[in-house]
This record gives sequence, structure tokens and C-alpha cells, in this order.
Amino acid sequence: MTQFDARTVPADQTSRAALEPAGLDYRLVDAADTTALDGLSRAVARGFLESEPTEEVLLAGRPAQETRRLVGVYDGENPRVEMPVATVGSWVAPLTVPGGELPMWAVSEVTVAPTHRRRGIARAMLEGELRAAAGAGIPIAGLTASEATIYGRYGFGQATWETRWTVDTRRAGWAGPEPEGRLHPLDRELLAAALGELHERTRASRAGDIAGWTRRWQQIAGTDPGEPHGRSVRGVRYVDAEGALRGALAYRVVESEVDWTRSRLEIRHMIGETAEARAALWRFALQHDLVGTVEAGMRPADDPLPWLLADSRAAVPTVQDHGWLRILDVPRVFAARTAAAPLSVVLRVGDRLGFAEGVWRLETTDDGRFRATPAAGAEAELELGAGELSSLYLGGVSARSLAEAGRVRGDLAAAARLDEALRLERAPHLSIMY
Ligand SMILES: CC(=O)SCCNC(=O)CCNC(=O)[C@H](O)C(C)(C)COP(=O)(O)OP(=O)(O)OC[C@H]1O[C@@H](n2cnc3c(N)ncnc32)[C@H](O)[C@@H]1OP(=O)(O)O
Repeated sequence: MTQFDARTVPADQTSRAALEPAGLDYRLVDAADTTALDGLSRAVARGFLESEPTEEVLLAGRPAQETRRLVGVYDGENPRVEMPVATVGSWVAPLTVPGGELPMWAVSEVTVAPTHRRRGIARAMLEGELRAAAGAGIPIAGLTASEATIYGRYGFGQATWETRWTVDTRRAGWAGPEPEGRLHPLDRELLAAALGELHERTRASRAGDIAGWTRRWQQIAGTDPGEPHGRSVRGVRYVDAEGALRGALAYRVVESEVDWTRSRLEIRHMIGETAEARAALWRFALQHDLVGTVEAGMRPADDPLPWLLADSRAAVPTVQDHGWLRILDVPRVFAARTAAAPLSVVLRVGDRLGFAEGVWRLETTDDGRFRATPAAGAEAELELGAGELSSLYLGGVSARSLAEAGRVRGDLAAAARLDEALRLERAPHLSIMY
């Protein structure tokens, strides 16, 4: 799928007008103007509590920034004129959905300077992003959030979750298969390349994943100059019995000063194209010498890890929201999705910003997809908000759970039918931060 270039979408005039009376200038940043680009990147680093970026770090960040639609909000009284007081960066990325792919407006780099917080700047920026995306015909937006409390108000809903594992390696043992392939150490440059290659080959197999980009792999592999622990990153690859690359692991070992045999191995990223590769990489981490604890974040909800261990209680999971989605075009997102069971249900969707608002008949087609059509006048069986509909879309949470929490209202039998149709074989999963 050729991706739409978000940089061609002009600044949203409603947001511009909302901020102007406060002396704030909301505008697109021209990435060819390196002073403006670096000013924005410095503001992003401040917003994300990072140290002041060096020239080398700014230079390394430019190629990725240049591909994004960057918005800065400028305060004319600011002594650093090139540094915005608020930022947002977006691009259009392919999002894997059950049965295909959708162009997704990826929202990132949302920051407001601590001196300018809670004056409605983030609201203007986020609503501006959604209007820009919808106006450009992009049917869904997505993001990963620093806090779970920020984005529900704009109609985003949690759609994928990450499991963080903490494993006591002494207790774990191994009950999984003995892989037939081989492991090889990789230096960091090769590791970045292997992660990028494997991600591109595997991302279509999990609903909720999106395409990566070069700098993301360089950051994970530790070759990016902005990575605080870059030089301590290590890598291995797994090749199958035929010699084909099937998996890669980026990790770091943090030495224990009190007991050298109880160091901590942090998994920064693990990709296995096959179950065998995933098992081999887990086994490598768990049996690493001098390691007492293995930690791994951003793992899917259905990771087989506990089943690979002799003692499943050695692996302790913590679950947290990870990927958030925001449906902008109800008929298009559902037409892109396959269904697990036949369905016909009427939904009333509330959306303060209007994009998903309405009464919709959601049904399945003869070719096993969904079809959403306006059904004004029909009696709604379920009522929910745009955020809840976005959470349900990938099948990662059930309508029945949301109904129990009061987030979906109406007929529980209709909620059960909706769940049957949205159900997936594999848990949806987003494997990177963006
Ligand atoms: C996709 C990403 O980039 S995730 C990264 C988000 N950024 C960060 O975490 C960096 C640090 N934080 C910040 O820069 C800012 O605090 C932001 C961007 C989170 C919020 O910016 P602000 O301009 O202060 O928000 P704004 O004034 O527009 O608030 C809009 C609404 O969100 C609420 N809100 C803002 N921040 C938060 C928060 N952290 N938690 C809960 N509610 C919040 C406000 O109370 C307001 O509520 P309302 O519905 O009653 O109007």
C-alpha cells in the first residue's frame, strides 16, 4: 500500500484560530528549515523529560523528522523564537487489521512546555490532528500514550495491551522445545538491520501492529547517538535449520553489584517469525550465564512464555494499555475488517467531534467482512462512545467487559453477538512505541 504523505495536509485553521487570541501561533514546521526543525526537536526532548540534545543527536533525528508533518505552537514573547512551546508530529502508517491493512494517522511527539500547560493547547493540537486526518480521508488515527488519562476525551480508545514479564531464571527451568536452528551474536548495526527486516516481514501477521522506521531500530539496537545506554546493547539472531533468518533479540545486561550471578537481562525487543524462533530467543535469555532476572516489555497478551517454563509461576506478568486507536470513518474501517461470525446489530455511537457519530447498522457481508451503514431511525441495541468503538474494533476487549464497566449500554445478548463477530484467533498487538 502506498502511504499518503501527511506533510501535504495544511495546518488546521480551527485550531489556529483557537490559539491566536492567546498570542500563540499554531503552524506547520518546514523540515527543510533546519533551525526550525532542531528547535522543534529540542522542544520535544524537553517535553519528554530528556536532556538537551547535542548537535549529533539532532542530526541523527532529522531523517525521521523530515518524513513527518510537524506542527509547532509559538509564543511570540518566548526568548527562544525558534523553539515552540508545544509540538506534535504525525505521519500515515499502515495499520494491520484483521484481513488487511488501513492507513492510520500516527500521532506522536505531543508536548506542551510546562510553562504553558493546561491552557487548552494540547486540546487544540489533538483536535487539529483529527480534523487534518479526516479531511485527508484517513479513516483511523493511533498513538501510544505517556499517560492513560489524556486521550479518551478526544475519542481514542485502548486497543492493544502490552504484557511486561519479570522472570526469575533460577526458578523458571525450561519445558519448551529444543530448537533445531542456531543462534549467532550480532553487532549493533546488523542487529538494527535484522530487527527492521523481521518486523517488516511479520507485522502483517498481528492486528494492531504498524510499520517501523529506520531510526526506531537504531534506537532499540543502541546505534542512535541519543540512546543513553546504547553501547551496552547486545544482539543475537536466530537462523532456522535451513539457514534462514527467523528471529532477532536486542537486550542489555545490567550487572548486579551485590551478586554477580544475579544480573538483570532487559529485553529491548524480540521478534520471532516462527514459534520455534520465539522459543529459541526466550531460551537464550533465560539461560544466559550470570543472569538472575529477565525482564521483557511490549509482549503480546498471548505470549506462550509461561508454557515454555518448567515453573510457570517464575514468570510474573504486568499488563498495561499500549496502542490507542481513534475511528474517524466508521464505514471504511469496518469494510477493511474480516468477521469471525455473522452479525447484524444496531449501534448508537456518540462522538463529540462528530466523526463517528450516528446510528449504524453493523452487519457482515457474504465475503466475511463487516459493513456499517447509517441507520437513522432504527432502534439502537447498544450505545457507546467513539473511544469504546475504537477499543472494540480489533477485538482486544469484549463488549461484555465494557458493558459491565458501564462503558457500553444496552442489550447484553447484542453485546455477546458483537463479540463473536469481532473475536480474533491471536490477540491484537502493537510491538513498538511511536
Ligand atoms: C502521543 C504522545 O505523544 S503521548 C505524550 C504526551 N506528552 C507528555 O506526556 C509530555 C508531558 N506532558 C505534556 O506535555 C502536557 O501535559 C500534555 C500534552 C499531556 C497536556 O497538555 P496541555 O496543553 O496542558 O493540555 P490541555 O490544557 O489542552 O488539556 C486538555 C484537557 O486534557 C486534560 N489533561 C491534560 N493533561 C492531562 C494529563 N496528563 N492527565 C489527565 N488529563 C490531562 C486537561 O485537564 C483538559 O481537560 P478537559 O477535558 O477538562 O478540558
